[in-house]
Amino acid sequence: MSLISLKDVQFSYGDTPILHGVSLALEQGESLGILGESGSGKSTILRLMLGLTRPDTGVVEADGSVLDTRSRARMQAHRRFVQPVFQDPYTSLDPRMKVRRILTEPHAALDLPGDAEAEAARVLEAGGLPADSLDRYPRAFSGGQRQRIAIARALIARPRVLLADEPVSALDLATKVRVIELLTELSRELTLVLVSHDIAIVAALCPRMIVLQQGRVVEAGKTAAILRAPQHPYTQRLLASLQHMPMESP
Ligand SMILES: Nc1ncnc2c1ncn2[C@@H]1O[C@H](COP(=O)(O)OP(=O)(O)OP(=O)(O)O)[C@@H](O)[C@H]1O
Repeated sequence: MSLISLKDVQFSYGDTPILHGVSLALEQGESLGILGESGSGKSTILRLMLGLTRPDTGVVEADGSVLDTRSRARMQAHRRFVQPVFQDPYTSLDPRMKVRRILTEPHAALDLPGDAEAEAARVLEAGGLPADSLDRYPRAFSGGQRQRIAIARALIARPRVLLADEPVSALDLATKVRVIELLTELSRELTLVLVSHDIAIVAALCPRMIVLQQGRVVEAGKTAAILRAPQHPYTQRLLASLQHMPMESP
């Protein structure tokens, strides 16, 4: 049985169809990359997996059953099961909170067992950050360190699934590397879904990938095979355009 899956999901914003019969499934410990042009529906898939929104038809299944977003108890459990990491650590961390509060608040909010301070120290260490980070504000950290704090915050819940939406695209090359190393480490234990425009990062982190074109999965399979010999014309065009795009800021 899959750990998390979408089965034949249709989704619209108002009258605008966004996803058309999307199916995908992840087993425990697997990592899946999602590649597609801007607007193809990648973030919408993550929102559905988080239970922030519901399919029009089809289902999201998580931890062995259909995700009922109307059930408070189920959603509370789901927030422990799956955690997100967003693109921009400059906006995803509250600048008025010290790291201690950023890392201890989810503990109470998610009604987690154990000691909040000890858990904050645990995830800080997992994120490769010094213990004295707890007494500092986000502004005292580089972009890469902030993203590692955001990842540490996601780990407080001890989630089974981590959803990362362009987790390094807002970072410069120097700080990007350490975040990728951290995600690589985490992907050995966690199930990771990674949305990224950066083929190199998808290739490094995700043995399997899907390609999304205007809300349809047009290609799915082993990342190495798809990158070596993309079958769908859209994948061929997308890979050609991404390979010619400068990935780093000057
Ligand atoms: N809240 C919303 N209301 C209406 N339309 C939306 C909303 N959020 C997203 N959309 C539209 O849904 C489509 C898919 O958006 P989504 O963010 O899932 O794409 P994406 O592939 O993640 O794009 P990007 O790479 O630019 O983040 C886009 O056309 C977008 O404009």
